[in-house]
Amino acid sequence: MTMAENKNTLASLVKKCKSSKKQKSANSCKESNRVQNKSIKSKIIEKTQKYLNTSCMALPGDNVSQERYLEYVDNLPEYGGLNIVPDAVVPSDSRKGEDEDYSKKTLPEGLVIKSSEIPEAGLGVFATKLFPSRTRFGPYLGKIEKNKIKAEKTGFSWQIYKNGKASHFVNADDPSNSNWMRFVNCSRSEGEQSVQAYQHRGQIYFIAPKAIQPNTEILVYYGDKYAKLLGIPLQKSEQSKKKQADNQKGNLHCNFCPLVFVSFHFYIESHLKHQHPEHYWNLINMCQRKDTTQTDSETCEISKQPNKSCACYLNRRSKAKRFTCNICAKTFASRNSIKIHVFTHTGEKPFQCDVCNRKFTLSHFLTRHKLVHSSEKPFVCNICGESFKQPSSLGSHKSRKHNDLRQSFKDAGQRKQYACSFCRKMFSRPYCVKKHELIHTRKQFPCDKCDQNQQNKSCTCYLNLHTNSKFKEKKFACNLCAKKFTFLRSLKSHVFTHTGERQFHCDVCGGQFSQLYILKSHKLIHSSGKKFICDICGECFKHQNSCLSHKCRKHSDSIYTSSKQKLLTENGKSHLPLCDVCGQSFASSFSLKRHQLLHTRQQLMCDKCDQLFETAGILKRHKC
Ligand SMILES: C[S@@+](CC[C@H](N)C(=O)[O-])C[C@H]1O[C@@H](n2cnc3c(N)ncnc32)[C@H](O)[C@@H]1O
Repeated sequence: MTMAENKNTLASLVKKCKSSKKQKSANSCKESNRVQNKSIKSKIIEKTQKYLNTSCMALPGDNVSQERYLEYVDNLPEYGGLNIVPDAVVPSDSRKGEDEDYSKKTLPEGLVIKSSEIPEAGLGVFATKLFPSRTRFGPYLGKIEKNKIKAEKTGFSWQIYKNGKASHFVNADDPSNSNWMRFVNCSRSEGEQSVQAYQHRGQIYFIAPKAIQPNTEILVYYGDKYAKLLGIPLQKSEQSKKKQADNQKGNLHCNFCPLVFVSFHFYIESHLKHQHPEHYWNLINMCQRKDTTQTDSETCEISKQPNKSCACYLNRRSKAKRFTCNICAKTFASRNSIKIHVFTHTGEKPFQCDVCNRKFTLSHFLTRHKLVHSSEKPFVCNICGESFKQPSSLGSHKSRKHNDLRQSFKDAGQRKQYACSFCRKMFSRPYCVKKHELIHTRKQFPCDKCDQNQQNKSCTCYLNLHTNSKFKEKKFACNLCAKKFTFLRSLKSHVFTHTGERQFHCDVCGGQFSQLYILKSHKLIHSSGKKFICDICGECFKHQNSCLSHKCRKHSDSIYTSSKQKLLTENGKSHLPLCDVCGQSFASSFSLKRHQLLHTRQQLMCDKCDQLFETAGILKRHKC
């Protein structure tokens, strides 16, 4: 029997069961139904275990969009962060791999494991308290299983993807080697699902897109194939129905991730701009260049929306912010926003609480205030689980009780692990990368007098600086050497090099210097701390240059391998600049240039202390 035939038999068994249920009256057939249900279920299980090589729980959507989906469920402040619910700490007398109840003991507070409300589904997990939206559970724990057949035999394996390809499974079949998430059952429709499974850094997490109400069963969608086996309608068809309905409603499907939007403005200005900045700026540039009279039938290459929508949007965009406040001259895009803004000047508070009559300027202030009169506490501390009515109470609770922990999270977050996709510069937070990446995607200002493109400079002041220094008339000439300067201050500073005058004095040792920057650099000698520390061997330096040249001399291998590891792409290929002499790759072109000095042997030695320097400038400064 082929697998397709098996699946057909399975489907017909489920169908038969449903139709036979209808035919018999409830009272007369109770017993035979029970027996039949049981035998059908055991047949399903038997078939599942025997043949079904698609029985593993898999993430919805194609693998690539799954990977793209990650950033939306990541702990980004612009999405409101996550309410992270970690597993409960298991008592030390319960040993992983030995205690059969181990997985149950990992159940976090606010959840309970009991019989599922879904017929024949066995145990399930229920909420006993409210979990706010964007609550994240997990990761799903189990054994790493590479053997597909073994993984597929159980109903507890989630497929893990790497670079868009199925990689391995996490199998929670063994209750002593897994966590509570193994008890979460499969939703029977998309609407019933209370948490969505997603993969993050090679692990499966469940996230609640909406608040989970107390006394409801936590259900997750297992994926089309497995759901089909359980007799659950295919998610795919629901999805495509939804997409169709969305299209009819005029909703927008983002072309670069699985999200759907209702408002064109929100999609472009909030989502595209911050999540896919390179496409945002391409779109703006491209649409502005194009003739805005294009027809609906043409599709915008970037947004994949009808070109007309882009053109209309851009027209509206240029007209945006035309409402100016007469009092403070602040501008607003809509009449409504300016109306609300004016209340801040007039002191008018049009929103009144019907319980205590307190008045508010904005409706959302009133909504938040109303929580005071209800028992609902939707703001849950992700560290200890205590819940609060107001976000401010949660904030002060965290500062009072968990300041140490917050600090350590903060420190951990400050490790630079996010790379700019253009120049590979590292940042500690995703939004810092995004902000930085705008430098690359924004309009650049080429200099029309020379070939130099003011790369990475997003503002005209850089261009002005460049043109001033290169092309502005140098009207200030030195009487002693005829060297010319654009600015008087540069000439004044230069003259000291002839007169030997050293107008900058060190207040510690009385040393005198002709330039301020030399004095500043000198002062480091007197500071007790050597503030530049080599992150490889821990040696300390007073000057950054000394630290850098130490690293180049002593650790050129390890510096670059560690940064390279971070910057390798997921398929193992490197986008890093390569040295054409030795083939070594580097985190940035700056590091490459610095390294290349080793090959060109452009090192200059100080004749007093034998220290090596990369440039004449650094050597000169050192000698002063
Ligand atoms: C990950 S386990 C869930 C926990 C399971 N209910 C238990 O008692 O251990 C998956 C198994 O639960 C059952 N199950 C989950 N969702 C179901 C559903 N909607 N309908 C029927 N059975 C379901 C199936 O037997 C499936 O193989």
